[in-house]
Amino acid sequence: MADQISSGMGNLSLESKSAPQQQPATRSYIPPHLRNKLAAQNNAPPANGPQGGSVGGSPMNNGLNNSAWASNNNFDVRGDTRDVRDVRDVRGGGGGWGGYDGPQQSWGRGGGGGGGGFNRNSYRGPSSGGGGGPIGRGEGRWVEGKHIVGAPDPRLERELFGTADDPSKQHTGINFEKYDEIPVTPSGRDIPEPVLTFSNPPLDPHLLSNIELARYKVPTPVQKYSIPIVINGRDLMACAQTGSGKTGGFLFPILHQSFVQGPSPIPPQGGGGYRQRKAYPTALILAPTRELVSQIYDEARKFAYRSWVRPCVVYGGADIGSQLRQIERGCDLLVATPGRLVDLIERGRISLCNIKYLVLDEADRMLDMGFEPQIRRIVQGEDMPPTGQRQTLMFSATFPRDIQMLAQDFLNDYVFLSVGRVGSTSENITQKVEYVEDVDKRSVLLDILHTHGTGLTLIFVETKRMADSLSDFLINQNFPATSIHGDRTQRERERALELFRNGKCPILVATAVAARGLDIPNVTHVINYDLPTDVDDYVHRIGRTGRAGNTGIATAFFNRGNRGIVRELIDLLKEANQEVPSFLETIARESSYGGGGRGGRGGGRGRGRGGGNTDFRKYGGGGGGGGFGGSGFGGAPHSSGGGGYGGSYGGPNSGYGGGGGGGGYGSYGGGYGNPGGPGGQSWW
Ligand SMILES: Nc1ncnc2c1ncn2[C@@H]1O[C@H](COP(=O)(O)OP(=O)(O)OP(=O)(O)O)[C@@H](O)[C@H]1O
Repeated sequence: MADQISSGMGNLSLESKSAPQQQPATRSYIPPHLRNKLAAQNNAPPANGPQGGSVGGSPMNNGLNNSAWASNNNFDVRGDTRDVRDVRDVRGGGGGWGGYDGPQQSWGRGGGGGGGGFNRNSYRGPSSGGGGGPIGRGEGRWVEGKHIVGAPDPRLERELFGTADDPSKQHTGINFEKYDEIPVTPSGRDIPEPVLTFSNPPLDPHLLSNIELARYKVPTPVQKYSIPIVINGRDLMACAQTGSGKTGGFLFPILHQSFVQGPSPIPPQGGGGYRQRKAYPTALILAPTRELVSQIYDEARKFAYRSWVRPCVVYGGADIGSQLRQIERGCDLLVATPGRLVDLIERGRISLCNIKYLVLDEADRMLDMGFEPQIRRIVQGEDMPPTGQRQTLMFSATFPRDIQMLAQDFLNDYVFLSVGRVGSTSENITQKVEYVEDVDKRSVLLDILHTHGTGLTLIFVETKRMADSLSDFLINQNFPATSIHGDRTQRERERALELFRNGKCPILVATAVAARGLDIPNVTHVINYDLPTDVDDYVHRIGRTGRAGNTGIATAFFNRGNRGIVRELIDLLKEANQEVPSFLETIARESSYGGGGRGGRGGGRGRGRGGGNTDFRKYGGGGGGGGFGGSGFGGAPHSSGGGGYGGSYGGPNSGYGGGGGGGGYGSYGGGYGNPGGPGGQSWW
């Protein structure tokens, strides 16, 4: 039922690689006596219950009684008077949302009779309905071809947009203006001119007022281009650095178009009951993790504030009933993880026949071997309009060529946008690589943590087991740490993130589940305790710091076990004007004399950084380009070896010859964490 984020495929080499010096995992986040107390106070699972062992937090957190999640039980039911809903939708039936009135937040769609309390742990989804069904707070409507903007709601506004100095919201940093210096390379035919400001025209005035509430002054480079590209009806594949505003890059033009064009008619439904049983979103945004879809949803709520567009979010691991009730009340822009979406489609609760905009965020991840079958099913196997009749937008900081080739199936005559160099890192991040043998990692980490100043520290490890054992170790060393990984329950994951975000646990040990997309203010240090086997993963991980023009530090522990990525790491460091330690050059030379690399890319994905800043259509579709075919140990468990997917591509829209060849579509040597579809197991 839960979304499967990755499978166990290829895990063995990773598991064995990163475990050797560690003690067996003991999940001792909170002593049992305290856990039971907390459970009683906070309605949390008991210590010996199914998930009792890892409620999050640490003994040093004063028992978490004064922590963020402890206070989240102040739910109250708030009824709101609603006005009449848009004539076009029948979404009324479901009834009002139970309001939530937490310590600093207040919101919810109150229904006539009020429903259950707001469930904080479903990331702002309503927990139950009740009462009648006109529109809720902060919502507008579409009446007879006109967009009727809803009344302002100061409390909701504060909750969505924060205050000017709110530390829980990301603020732009000293280098924000420097984004403008990053070269943007668009390719494709008839590329619309970029916009330079947030202004009308072309943007809808109501969208502009929400952008102003978010305190965005000027569009980032990716937004400057994506806005006119999407408004002009084009498909888009956009590759832009981490933290450079890709979310706005797709939300702004989609919401603009929606505000201008209004909703699509809903097909007649059988039964015609009181409730609308099936949702017909017009925009679908797919992303790989629950945390990321929740974050995108929060952004969508901001920019859709007071409009007719109602965003919804669905993801696995959370109660499907409340998600169903949520979408029943209207769902215009749906943010979803693929697994849960498939589930809802199978239940007949969501139709994709009205989709005008399909977004794949972290598109390379969504199209890699793990998610691809689910994406194909959603995009090609259901009732979604085909390419040409919908717009498809893909965003990521990394776009390997093999994935670009695969993406052709989903795109129509698209513009490729490259902001900076494909897959490169931001110069806002100071990258350090230290040579640390596995046995020394813990003590080096302690040294770093003792000397590191303020701010939040995110530590990446390769396995769930390692995440637990390292966070336990840190807790025992009196560091306020917690962990996030795929084996923790949804509730635990959210709590861990919340504790991290609000600084109560300023150290978060994470697997790759937290590598992509998460936008957490004040992350000043990312430590790659275990380096990933794929350098693109490294790019995404370190991108959790140095966002929106802020600066940050990324430290990687490197030893010969990581030689599989040494060349690409060197390239990356050079591209971002970072210091390249001499031991990296030495190990790179060793490797070229036949050392091969443990965990290297066995099959050779043939992406290669050599081609650089590339729309693969321009340079040929083959792997080549300096792809780093692993020469040694580390054969992928399911690699199809070289040559499988390489070669030319002469897709329908291409007109660019494929070239090269050589790169295989074998999976990564060390086993990239691919989800195996429903039921699969992940190592992160
Ligand atoms: N035009 C803007 N002005 C000011 N801040 C902005 C602007 N656009 C985005 N931001 C802020 O920048 C931060 C990073 O944006 P976002 O999360 O969209 O980055 P991203 O490119 O998607 O990163 P990632 O690759 O990690 O997913 C967010 O906190 C967002 O609020």
